[in-house]
Amino acid sequence: MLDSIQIKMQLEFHKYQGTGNDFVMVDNRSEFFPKENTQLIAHLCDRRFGIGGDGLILLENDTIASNLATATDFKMVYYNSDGNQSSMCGNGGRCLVAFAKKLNVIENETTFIATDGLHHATIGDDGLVSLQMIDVDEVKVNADYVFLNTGSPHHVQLVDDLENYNIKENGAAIRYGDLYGKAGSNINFVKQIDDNTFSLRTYERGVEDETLSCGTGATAVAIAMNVLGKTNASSIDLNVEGGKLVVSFDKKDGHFTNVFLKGPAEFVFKGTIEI
Ligand SMILES: N[C@H](CCC[C@H](N)C(=O)O)C(=O)O
Repeated sequence: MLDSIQIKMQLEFHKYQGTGNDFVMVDNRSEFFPKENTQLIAHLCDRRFGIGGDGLILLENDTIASNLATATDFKMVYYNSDGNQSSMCGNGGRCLVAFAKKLNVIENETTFIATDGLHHATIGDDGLVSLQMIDVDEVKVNADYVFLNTGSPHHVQLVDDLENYNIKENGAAIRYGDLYGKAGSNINFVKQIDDNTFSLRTYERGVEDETLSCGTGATAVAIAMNVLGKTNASSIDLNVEGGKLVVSFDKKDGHFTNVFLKGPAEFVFKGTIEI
């Protein structure tokens, strides 16, 4: 009886980070990657046994509309470090734009498709990547927190002593608590710095820990703080543990459009790993 034959292959990957939110990037335009292998994706994101990352992102062709003029430059497929495919990743989207440029798929402007729809993005002369996020039409304001979806679900809560706040313990308690059921949510803790500046720390669903930055989280915090009247600015600076992001938007009758998330998206290293 033949034992099962393990066919190994060399996977080429690029490592990127956007304000400390880091990702394993794979050019999967040939569709070779075993996307259903949750265990492999979690292994690749493991910081000791694998490459390490908060998530893994596949760059694919936008084949759905490939025979139509509306085909976009590429498709984004996002996985959290737990190996499960998930909702939109703002920092990951920005890093994917930088990766697409390195692959000569785009120049300095692009439109791509992701799980939450179309995204336009530009790479500035300063190298910063500005990514358009989805419009936000519903912001749920509760007594001591705000909930909204900016491509991923976000709970936003002001705290006094952000520096010493136990993000993992307090974040996990809300994420796994009764409020968000099986789906859960990302949990953001916020402190106001000045009229248009906030600091935030995020417990990320699917990473199940604090990350150094969360792009959809920063976007959620900026909109939530405007809704709460903490700022009237429509361009807001967000200090995250891994750097600084800027979120801008238009607001009319409680609807947020032209929402942009801007910040660095940097290549760290490339390599191959046997899978
Ligand atoms: N962990 C998030 C997705 C990634 C969000 C974050 N990395 C970002 O930059 O937006 C979720 O499962 O909802």
